[in-house]
Amino acid sequence: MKIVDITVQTFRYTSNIVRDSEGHAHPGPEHEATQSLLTIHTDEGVQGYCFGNIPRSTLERLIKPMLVGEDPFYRERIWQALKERQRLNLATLHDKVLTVIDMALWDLAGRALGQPVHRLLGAMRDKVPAYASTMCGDDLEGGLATPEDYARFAEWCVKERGYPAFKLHTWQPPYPNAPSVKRDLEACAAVREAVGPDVPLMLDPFHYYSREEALQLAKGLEKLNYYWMEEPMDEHSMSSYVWLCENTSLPICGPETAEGKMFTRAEWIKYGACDLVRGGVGDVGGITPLIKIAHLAEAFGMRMEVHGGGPGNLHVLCAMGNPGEFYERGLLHPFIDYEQPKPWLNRLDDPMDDEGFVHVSQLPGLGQDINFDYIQDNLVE
Ligand SMILES: O=C([O-])C(=O)C[C@H](O)[C@@H](O)C(=O)[O-]
Repeated sequence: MKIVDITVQTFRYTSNIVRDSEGHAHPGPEHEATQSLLTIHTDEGVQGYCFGNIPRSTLERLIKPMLVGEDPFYRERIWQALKERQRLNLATLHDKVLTVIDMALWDLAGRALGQPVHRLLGAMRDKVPAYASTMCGDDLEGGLATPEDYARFAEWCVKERGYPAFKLHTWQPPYPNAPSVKRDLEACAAVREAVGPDVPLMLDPFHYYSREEALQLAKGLEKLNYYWMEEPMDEHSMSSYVWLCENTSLPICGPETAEGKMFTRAEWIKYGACDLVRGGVGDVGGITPLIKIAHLAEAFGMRMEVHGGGPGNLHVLCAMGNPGEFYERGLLHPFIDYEQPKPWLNRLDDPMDDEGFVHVSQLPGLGQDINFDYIQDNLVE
């Protein structure tokens, strides 16, 4: 089988999610937005799909010359070649681009063989417990504007919807009075009070606190019996994370957004900069590197907690021998109906049952049920 073409279709949809000036997502007025679908075409008529955009110039100048003519089953060879090309093309061939290509290749392999990706990887399980992961704090009345808002929402997520665990993303600039260690701890305490002593709770706060502020947070969370904290400081300072781990009994989960794929994760494990290693398909360049990190973590007897949702992360979670404990479901907000599939999908990628388990799709490839008619009807010229 040979790759003969790679195409990107961009289409319109109506969104009620907006981004603030720092890029964090919040509910907002309905507006037109776009999404893209990348398709890898083969000479045998099998195709692989992944949602995500690759600029046309990157596709034509870098990706197509490397991939057209290749056997799509040589995923490792393709991924290694793309990774090596990054050195002189960092601005255009970044890890998000590698992610889209790699996921489409896994989808293609699954579709060609009639198997879902977690079974190609070597399946371990078919469902994973989820945690409810909130959007960042805001100033919307009845939204996520106060510690009481977080408490009310956590109570609903755990007691009504059945989530076994809950993670707060607290306030970040440009919101007034953010960041604030004091207010973060008030929200964390209110959530603990609302859900009781036994529910695992996590915090993902402002990402640029100082060492002292991060330690203050960690000490507060120790008292509240929190399960882990993510990215409270700039992840480029690994030494700060080593220092934090040495000074708190609270489990520290990372690195999340730091560049460097499995290489960075290996260094963090070696130097004791994390207690739980972190990675997601979107952070590290796809399923191919994420499964390497899962195996790396397993070899060190450490859990890998997967960052973010979506089909790629869910398939990896279902194929890990030393399982990451939770699937991150979100980002959630009291004003957003997360149970509604995106208009370009016929069903949710991550349906959750009443016990809080997310079930992986058994359809071939990434297992997404794509509404191709919707995409065709809403194409952007
Ligand atoms: O762990 C997560 O879900 C995130 O990191 C989600 C977002 O990136 C959040 O941290 C943010 O908006 O800064």
